[in-house]
Amino acid sequence: MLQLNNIYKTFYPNTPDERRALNNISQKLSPGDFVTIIGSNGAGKSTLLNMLAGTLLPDEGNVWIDGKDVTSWPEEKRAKLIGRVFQNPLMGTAPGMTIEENMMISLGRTQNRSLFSGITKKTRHQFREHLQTLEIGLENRLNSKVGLLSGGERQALSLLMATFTEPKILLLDEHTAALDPSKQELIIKLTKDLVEKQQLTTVMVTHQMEQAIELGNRLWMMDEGSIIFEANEEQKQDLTVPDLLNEFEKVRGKRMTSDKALLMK
Ligand SMILES: Nc1ncnc2c1ncn2[C@@H]1O[C@H](COP(=O)(O)OP(=O)(O)OP(=O)(O)O)[C@@H](O)[C@H]1O
Repeated sequence: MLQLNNIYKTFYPNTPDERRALNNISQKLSPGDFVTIIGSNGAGKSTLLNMLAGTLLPDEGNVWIDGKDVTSWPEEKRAKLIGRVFQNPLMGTAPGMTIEENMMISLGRTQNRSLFSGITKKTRHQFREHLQTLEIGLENRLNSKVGLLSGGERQALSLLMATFTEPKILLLDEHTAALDPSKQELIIKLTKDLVEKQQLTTVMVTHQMEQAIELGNRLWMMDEGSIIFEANEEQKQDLTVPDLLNEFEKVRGKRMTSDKALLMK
């Protein structure tokens, strides 16, 4: 479903500010795989997600999604294949538009429909059904402006909008980090439900090691642009946070430096 072949990305090459963000990444995900990514500060996690989304193009290497070489496809062209939820709940939705209009935009991205073509009764019914699965009452607020929703509600909507169009790959970019613990729990539960129901191939960056161990069937640990440790489903079963910290120290000969991970444990 997803294949990365020898991906390299360097920012400001051949200058004093040169930063090698991705250093020969090769990986494969099968349909339905759910990988969580952890790592130190500046390890290249966001760069990797941006590379998958097409926000950044690699210097070398290629990206395959669903049997297509998408390496040179810009973000707009990949939108049909990819759903993405960002850390900031404000980023996935348009605050001045209603829930219904926001969902229509998501649909338009993948099915060449636009707001201007109007919302049919059938589409509205489908939106309601999708919203109902979140179990937070948004199905009764189709005409509410999204700017009025709480952070948790807005992130739940972003998650739904990223998935109800059935993308090939779901990218989760620290999507619970800006929420308080009870809302984090809600979003994690919804993530599990939606991913499982649709058997979505998912790539999730998180700074919470416990979350990285609990969710998904694979785990990658990054440092300085490389994947320095990985665990498959079986290996993940017994993995603990101290194991991950030890692995890092074993490979790198130093402790992992992640301000966010330390703050969140
Ligand atoms: N747009 C950019 N321009 C220049 N350098 C960049 C850019 N984006 C990332 N970098 C650099 O590339 C490296 C990898 O950064 P990236 O943001 O991918 O790391 P990260 O693992 O997401 O880090 P963190 O956990 O601290 O958010 C870092 O050295 C960073 O400073």
